[in-house]
Amino acid sequence: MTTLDKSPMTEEDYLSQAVTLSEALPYMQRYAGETVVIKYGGHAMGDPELAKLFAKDIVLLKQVGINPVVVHGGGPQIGNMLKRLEVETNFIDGLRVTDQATIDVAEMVLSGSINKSIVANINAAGGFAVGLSGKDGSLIRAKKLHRTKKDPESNIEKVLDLGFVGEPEFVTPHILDTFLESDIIPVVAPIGMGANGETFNINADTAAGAIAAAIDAKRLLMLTDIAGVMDGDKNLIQEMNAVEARAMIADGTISGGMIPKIETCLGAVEQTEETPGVNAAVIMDGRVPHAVLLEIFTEHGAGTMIRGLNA
Ligand SMILES: Nc1ncnc2c1ncn2[C@@H]1O[C@H](COP(=O)(O)OP(=O)(O)O)[C@@H](O)[C@H]1O
Ligand SMILES: CC(=O)N[C@@H](CCC(=O)OP(=O)(O)O)C(=O)O
Repeated sequence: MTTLDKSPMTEEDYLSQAVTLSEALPYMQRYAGETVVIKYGGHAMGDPELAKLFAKDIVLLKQVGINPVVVHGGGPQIGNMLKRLEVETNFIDGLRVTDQATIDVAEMVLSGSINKSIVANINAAGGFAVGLSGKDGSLIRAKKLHRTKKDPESNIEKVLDLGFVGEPEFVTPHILDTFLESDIIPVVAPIGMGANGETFNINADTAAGAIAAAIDAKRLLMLTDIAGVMDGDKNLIQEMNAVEARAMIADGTISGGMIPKIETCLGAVEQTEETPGVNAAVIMDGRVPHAVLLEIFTEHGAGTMIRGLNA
């Protein structure tokens, strides 16, 4: 899936390319001036060639007047670094239990190597990207995540201690607003800052959803390593609503890292008094070359869509 076809183009291929370009026009018009938040998952960024294509797509969006905001993950890369440092790591419901050693590594990997490699790829593709973490400009103010889980044996709700895992308390879009009015493409690492400057490890899906809601993004694209949400028979679900999603989490059809993804999408499309809600969130395969362009500019967008009331 990650190899690119380099066979010579036929006349038919050229024509079909021209048709595709021409068909992109209504989508360009629909999205002109709008903001799209793209969550770039750690699994989706594994292949360096695909990472370059992703960067090119982001530059293209900005070039045609759409405002991309990239929020990235890096779970597998944090895992690799922890392994090299011989620090054990565990997940509960898709969230990494984060002690002091783990938060130090998570911040280093997310705000450092990963953030800068995405920024470098975008800039090498002719864009003007600036890397930030949630600490910069107090972009993501966070607090310790409080999570409870029902013990299946006793049926008692137990408090889970995930250490320095944070949840966004509020997003300060000021710095993003400034960038979105310019040619700058923000690339955000999912590290949050507590009221006293503490560092929190935030699931990247959660961070992307909070940012999308705070800046009234038109779309939230969640790039991952699977075609979308699968049902119990491993068939792709093209569209789902909140009731269906909650039932699939409860019966275990949706598990692990897909749980925060779905919860994020549901939260992002929800309308509140403060925010009109993102129009639609899509969980899609980031390993498909040009996945972002296909989703935004063609009918061929794939994956699982969760719509808001305004979609
Ligand atoms: N019902 C489901 N449909 C699709 N994927 C699922 C489902 N339930 C669990 N998953 C798992 O969720 C994973 C995606 O989450 P995660 O690994 O955290 O991705 P990312 O690193 O992109 O955030 C999939 O690769 C799959 O193993
Ligand atoms: C709390 C928590 O789980 N944080 C994540 C942050 C990175 C992330 O979410 O990366 P992906 O999107 O690649 O999974 C972690 O430590 O792995």
